[in-house]
Amino acid sequence: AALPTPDTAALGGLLRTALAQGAPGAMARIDDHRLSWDDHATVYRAMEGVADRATRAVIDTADRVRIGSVTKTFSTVVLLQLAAEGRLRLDTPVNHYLPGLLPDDRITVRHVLGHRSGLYDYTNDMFAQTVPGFEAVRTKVFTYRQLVTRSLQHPRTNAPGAAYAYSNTNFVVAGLLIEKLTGHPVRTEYENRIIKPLKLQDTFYVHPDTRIPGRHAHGYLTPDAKGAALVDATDQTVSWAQSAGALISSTRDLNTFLSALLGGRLLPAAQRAEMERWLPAGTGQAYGLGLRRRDLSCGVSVYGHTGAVQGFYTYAFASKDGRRSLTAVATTSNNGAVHATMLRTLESVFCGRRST
Ligand SMILES: CC1(C)S[C@@H]2[C@H](NC(=O)CCCC[C@H](NC(=O)C[NH3+])C(=O)[O-])C(=O)N2[C@H]1C(=O)[O-]
Repeated sequence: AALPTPDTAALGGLLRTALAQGAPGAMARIDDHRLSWDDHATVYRAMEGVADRATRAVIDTADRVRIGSVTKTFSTVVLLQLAAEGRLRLDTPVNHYLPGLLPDDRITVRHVLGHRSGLYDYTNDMFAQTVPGFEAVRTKVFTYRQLVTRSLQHPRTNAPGAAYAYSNTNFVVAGLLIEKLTGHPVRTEYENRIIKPLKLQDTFYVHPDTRIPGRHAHGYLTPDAKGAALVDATDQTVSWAQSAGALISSTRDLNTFLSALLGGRLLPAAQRAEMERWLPAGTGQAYGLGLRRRDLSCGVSVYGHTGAVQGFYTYAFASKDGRRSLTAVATTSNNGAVHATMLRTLESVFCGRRST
């Protein structure tokens, strides 16, 4: 059944609410291939506020931003392509490919990509205090193994496969797997398997460089102390995340990426089916492999990923067939009110004007 028409008035109102709640800028782009793939997408763009608080330059949906954990979906596509090529098996233990990395031979690739490994999330300690934690790592360069070592200093949260427990550590292990299986840095694999084929002109993996290339929005970290000044967090290595969260992209590119993924143009059917083997991940949510499903109030489910990296909240979701995609971004983070408001953009775009 065709999706309801997006409620663009409600969408604009939500972006303005996000500004009132402390985001310097907020934007959203909808790409709607309503009829078929060969028709040109109907594109809707909404933007409120500034890209740069110092210059007051207005934000634009063309501005590049840090996308945080939406990176996890890119890393998963690379690994599932390797699985389709017979170079990786999802139910094989990680230690088969990376001998001695993990303390439990039962942890499989599937456990890692579905956040069911039980590996502790080292960012819990790293960012317990938001601004000091960020300032301590913003120019640091970590190796993947240094990050895994931080995780292994804590007990695991669950036995392998026993529960869903989101952990960045899982997608640091994913980066190690990509580099071991291909002999290339993850940047090369993102570029050759996704960025170049889809012509994503705003998508970059520049780690360990600290700058966002070209035209971009600034991101502002909200401190823990109420009323404290926002911190411009735009320039950082994101080395604390790498294959778990260091990609840079744009609303246009993420819509292109999700439409291609859900439209079946990035993975063979067998691997897409693996990616969409859903397990519960909270109320109205499920997680597959590197992919979130959110079940909306109107009965529509949407598929994609959220991202929270210092200064940027990203919400990138599409309809099941990929024909309608939305990427929404707010240029702050550590702000629960803004996060809750931005999540509501999914309702306005995929549920449309509410009958009630
Ligand atoms: C599960 C999430 C929300 S957290 C995870 C990952 N981002 C991080 O792990 C960084 C979290 C700390 C960032 C910081 N917060 C603090 O320092 C709090 N003390 C802020 O808000 O900028 C990402 O991205 N994922 C989101 C996802 O997948 O949606």
